[in-house]
Amino acid sequence: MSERLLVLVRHGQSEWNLKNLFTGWKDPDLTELGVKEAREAGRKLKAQGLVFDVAFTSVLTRAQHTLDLILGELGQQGLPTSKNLALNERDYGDLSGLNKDDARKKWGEEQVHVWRRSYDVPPPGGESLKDTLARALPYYVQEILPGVLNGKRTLVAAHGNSLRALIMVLEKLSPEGILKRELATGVPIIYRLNADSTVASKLDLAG
Ligand SMILES: O=C(O)[C@@H](CO)OP(=O)(O)O
Repeated sequence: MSERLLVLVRHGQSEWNLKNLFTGWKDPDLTELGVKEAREAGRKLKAQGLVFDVAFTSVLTRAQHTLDLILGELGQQGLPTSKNLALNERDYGDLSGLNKDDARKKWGEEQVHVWRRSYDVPPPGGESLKDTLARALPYYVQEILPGVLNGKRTLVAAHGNSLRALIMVLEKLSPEGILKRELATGVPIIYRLNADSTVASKLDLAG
C-alpha cells in the first residue's frame, strides 16, 4: 500500500508574533527564534526518516521561509512547490497591525477570542475561519489531496488559521471543537490517511 503521507506545519515565530500584533495577510518575516523553530522542524522530520515528493505553501514570506528552512534540513531544496493564496493566513482585516492586548482592552477579552477562534464570526473587515475554509478547503481537495491519495508524500507549510481550517475537515471537528484548537509555531503534525481520505494516524511532533 502506498504511503498516504501529509505533514502540516505552521510557520515559525514571525516578527509580528513576537510583537503580539494581528498579522493576517501582512507579510513580516521570521524572527531568529522562528528560524530556529523551522530548522528544528526539519530536523525532527528527518529524524522520523521522512522524505517528500511535493510541497505547498502560501504567498506569505513567513510560511515560504519556514518551508525553505525545513527542506534545507531535509536536503530536499528545490522540491516541487506550489505557492497559493488559498493557504494564506485568515485575513484579520481592520485588526491587522493592532496589538492583541490593546484590542482586548478596547473590545474585551471575549470579543477578541470570538474573532480569533470562532468558526463563523469575522473580525471587522476580515475573514472568519469559515471564510478561510471556503478558500483553503477547495484548494486542499483539488490540489493537495489527490496527490496524497496517490502516494505523493506531501508537506504543507502554512498558517495557524488556514491549517486550523484544514484540520477541522481532516479531524472532523465541529465549530465547537475547532474553537479550542491551537497550533504552535514550527511544530509538524504528521498525518497518514486512509484510502477514503480519512485520518489513519496522527503524530504531533511537539516538544
Ligand atoms: O495574527 C495572526 O495572523 C494570527 C496568527 O499569528 O493570530 P491568531 O493566532 O491570534 O489568530
